[in-house]
This record gives sequence, structure tokens and C-alpha cells, in this order.
Amino acid sequence: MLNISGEAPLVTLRNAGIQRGGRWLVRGVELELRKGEIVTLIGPNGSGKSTTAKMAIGVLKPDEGSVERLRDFTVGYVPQKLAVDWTMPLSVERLMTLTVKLSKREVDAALDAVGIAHLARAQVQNLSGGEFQRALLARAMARKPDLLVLDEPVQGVDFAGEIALYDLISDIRRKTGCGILLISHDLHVVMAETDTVVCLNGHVCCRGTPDIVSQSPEYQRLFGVAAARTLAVYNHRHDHTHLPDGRVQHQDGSITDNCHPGDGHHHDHDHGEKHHHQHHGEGTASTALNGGRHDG
Ligand SMILES: Nc1ncnc2c1ncn2[C@@H]1O[C@H](COP(=O)(O)OP(=O)(O)OP(=O)(O)O)[C@@H](O)[C@H]1O
Repeated sequence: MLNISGEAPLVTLRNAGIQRGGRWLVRGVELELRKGEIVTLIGPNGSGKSTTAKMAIGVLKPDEGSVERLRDFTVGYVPQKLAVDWTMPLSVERLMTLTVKLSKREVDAALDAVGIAHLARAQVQNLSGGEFQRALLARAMARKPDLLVLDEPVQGVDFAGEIALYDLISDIRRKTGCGILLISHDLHVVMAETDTVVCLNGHVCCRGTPDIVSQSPEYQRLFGVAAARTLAVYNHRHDHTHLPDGRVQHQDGSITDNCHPGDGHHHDHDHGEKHHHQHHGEGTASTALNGGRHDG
């Protein structure tokens, strides 16, 4: 179906399901994703998120329902696990060209776009969790995808790194206009920039904007009231940027080692709770503890 802008979806799932060994892994999935949109799949372990993503990109054929894709579009896929023998030395630039042929210039540009150009010759085993996820993103982006599928992009990444990665994903959407299918079992943070959250539990439990899902009774029934309170909406306002080296560049152009409430760069909202790393631009964990969205 066309939307108001007249653009057809890159991918449409209608009542799609996968069955294995007489059991439905996931069933009744309805999903549309257009260029420039971010759809986030959330749900507990084993709820069918990866299976749904694999149907969306055509790796798995649905056993019921249908999956339609626009013809001739390119997918960039960052899998949850990578089948690589980690005992073998592997540099970041080699990782980039394992399965795709890229010139040195293309490799450098892709690494630069995710802020790790300086790590081209580093060994993959030595990367931090956040650097490794950036390397995988660079590898997927080098294909210039129309659809980017990210399976758990913040795994092994700490809280500040998570925010920096979500910033980067937003930038990628803005700069390239690709569609993004994001998978997360991290219920703590869902990007506010997500257009649609689809909450799975073997079927679609609820869907909508992050705000709507966080308040939905189905979501609260599935995860319990306490867990429901931890669905924080990462409210992206871009009043500062997390630089690849961990420092923070503020809107006034100044750079500091950290971002602290009260450093004069932010409109502070100190609620006296855990994780008060939060301030203007990072509605995250204290939003969670407050059980709702926190706007300015
Ligand atoms: N080929 C298969 N054969 C049988 N069962 C499978 C197969 N692939 C996946 N499953 C099962 O299907 C269910 C859904 O798996 P899936 O990987 O889609 O879940 P997920 O929501 O992505 O989970 P996680 O958050 O743990 O990554 C799981 O119970 C999994 O064990």
C-alpha cells in the first residue's frame, strides 16, 4: 500500500509466520517498512525477532502469509552473531572485505562514517564492544543499503556507548535515507526516533509509536508492570554529540571529557535517581524509573 508521500514500502509482511518441527516460531506478523523509516522489533528472548527480520530480508520464506519486497533493493545486515574464527588474526580493514569487494578508499570512507577510521589496522579481537558494533555497521553500510537490518546493535556496549550508537544510527538514517529495521531485547531504551515499535511474543503483542507501546496494557501484561516501567524512550534532541573517542561535543562547540548535569551545557533534570547521566537530550533510565516519557 502507498503512504501519503506515495512511496511503496521496501518490505511488507502480511500475517507472516514460520513453522519448524510442528511449532510456530512466530505467527501473524504484520509489518511495513519504507525508506527513511525506523521500525524497532522488541520482545523477550525467543519471541521471534530474528526470525521476523530474516523473513523481511528473504533469508526465510514464510510458511503462511506473505512477504513482499520491492525489487532490486540492497540490504545491509548486521547479524547478532558472526561466524568468525576469533583465534585467527583479523584486522578491521580485512573484516570489511571478507564478503564484499571494496576499494581501500571505500573501506576508509565507511570506517570514517562510523567514527573508527583510526582503527583500520587494529585487530578485531582487541576492539571494545562499541567499536566492534561500529565496525559491523561500517561493513553493512559499505553496501549502500536501502534497508539496514541491525540485530541487537548495542550488545556488549555500555550505557554511554549505547547512546552514541543510537546517535550514529539516527545520523545514518538522516544522511542516507535508508530504512532501518532494529532488533532489540534491551527493553530499557527504545529510540524515540523509531517510527514504529512492534512488540513480539511469538505473535504481534502490540505496536505503535514508542510512547504508545510503553503505555499499552498488552506490553505491560507481557513484561509485567515493573518491566513496563523500564521501557524508556530515548529522546533524541541532539544538544550534544558523543565523539568516537568518548568525549562530548556540546551545542556551543565546546568539547568536554564527559557530560555532567550541572556543567553549564545542559538544562538539567536531576531526579535524584539511578543513572542520572540523563539530562536534556538523553531521556533514558530515569525516564524509566519515572515510568514515563520525560520531556524537557
Ligand atoms: N531453525 C529453527 N528450528 C527450530 N527452532 C528455531 C529455529 N530457529 C529459531 N528457532 C526457535 O524460534 C524461537 C524464536 O527465535 P528467534 O531467534 O527469532 O528469537 P529472538 O526473539 O530473536 O530471540 P533472542 O532475543 O534470544 O535473539 C526460539 O525459541 C528459537 O529457539
